[in-house]
Amino acid sequence: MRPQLSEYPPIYSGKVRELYAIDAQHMLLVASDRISAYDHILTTPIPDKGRILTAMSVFFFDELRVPNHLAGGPDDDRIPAEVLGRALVVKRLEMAPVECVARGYLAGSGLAEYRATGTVCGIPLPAGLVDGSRLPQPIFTPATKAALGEHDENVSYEQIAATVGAGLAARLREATLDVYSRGAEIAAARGILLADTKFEFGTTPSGDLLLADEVLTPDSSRYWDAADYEPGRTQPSFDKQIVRNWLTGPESGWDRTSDTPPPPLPAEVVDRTRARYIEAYERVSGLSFADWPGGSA
Ligand SMILES: C[C@H](c1ccccc1)n1cc(-c2ncnc(N)c2C#N)cn1
Repeated sequence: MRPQLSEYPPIYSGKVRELYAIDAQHMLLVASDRISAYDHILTTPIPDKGRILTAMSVFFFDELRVPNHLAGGPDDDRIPAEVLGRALVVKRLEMAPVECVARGYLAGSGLAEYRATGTVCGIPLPAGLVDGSRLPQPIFTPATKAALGEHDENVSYEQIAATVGAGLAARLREATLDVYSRGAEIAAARGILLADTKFEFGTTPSGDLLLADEVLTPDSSRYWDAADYEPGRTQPSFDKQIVRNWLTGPESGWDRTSDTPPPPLPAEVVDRTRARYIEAYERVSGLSFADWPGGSA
C-alpha cells in the first residue's frame, strides 16, 4: 500500500517542482505539470510534463552512470500513487550552494555577458561569436542561487572557490563538464543539441559528491533541434517555442511587456507542447514514454 502525499511534510516548493521529507535520510522530489514562460508560471498545465521530465532525469542518471542522489526507482514503494511517475526518492544531501552551469553554446545570460565583456564568468572567449555560436569547448559558468522568482547571478570560478573551497570547486567543475559533455554527445547523436544546462550537487556525510536535482531536462537545459540550428539568431526552444509563439502572437491578446499575467493556453498548444516533450524524451533516450510508470493508463 503506497503512502499518501499528505503524509510527507513539504520542505520546499519551487516554480515547477516540490520537495518533501520522507525521513531523516530521504526526500521526495516531485515534478509538476506546470510550465513557465517569460518568467511567469502559466495557469495551464501540460499533462504528463512532470512524468516526462522525471523519465528524462532517470534516463541520464542511469545512462551516464554518475554517482547520484537517487535512492530508489520510479516505482519505489515510498512514492504516493498520486505522483507516481513524476516523483523520485532521493538521498538527503548537504547541497553545494552553487548552480553548476555548463555551456557548449552561447545563449541567454552567457551571450549577454560575452557581448558586454568578451568573457563569461571571467572566461575569455574568441572574438566574433554570435547568438548560438558553438564554443570551442564547453565551459563551466557557475552562478549563485537566486531567491524564487529572481535570476541566478553568474560568478567567476575564483568566487566559487572562495565560497566552497578550492577542492570542492574543482570537483564541481570537473563533474559538471564531464556529465554535460557526455550527455550532450548522446543527445547530439539523436539530433538534439543541449546548448547549456544547470546541475546541482550535494555531499554525503562521508564526503561523496553526488549529482542531485534534475538532470539534463528541458527545464534545466536549453534543448535545440539540430535540424533548425543556425548561429546568428535566437535558436527556437525545442520544447517551449510553441508556447512562446502563441503567447507573443496575435491570438493570445497578451502583451509580455505589461504586468498582466499570460492568458490560459488553448488545447491545441497544450497538446502540441506535450507531444514535443514526449518527442524529446523518446529521441534522446530511445525509449517509449508509454512504458513509464504512472499516468491515467
Ligand atoms: C533546488 C532543489 C529543489 C528541487 C525540487 C524542488 C524544490 C527545490 N533542491 C534540492 C534539494 C536537495 N536537498 C537535499 N538533498 C537532495 N538530494 C536535494 C535534491 N535534489 C534542495 N533544494
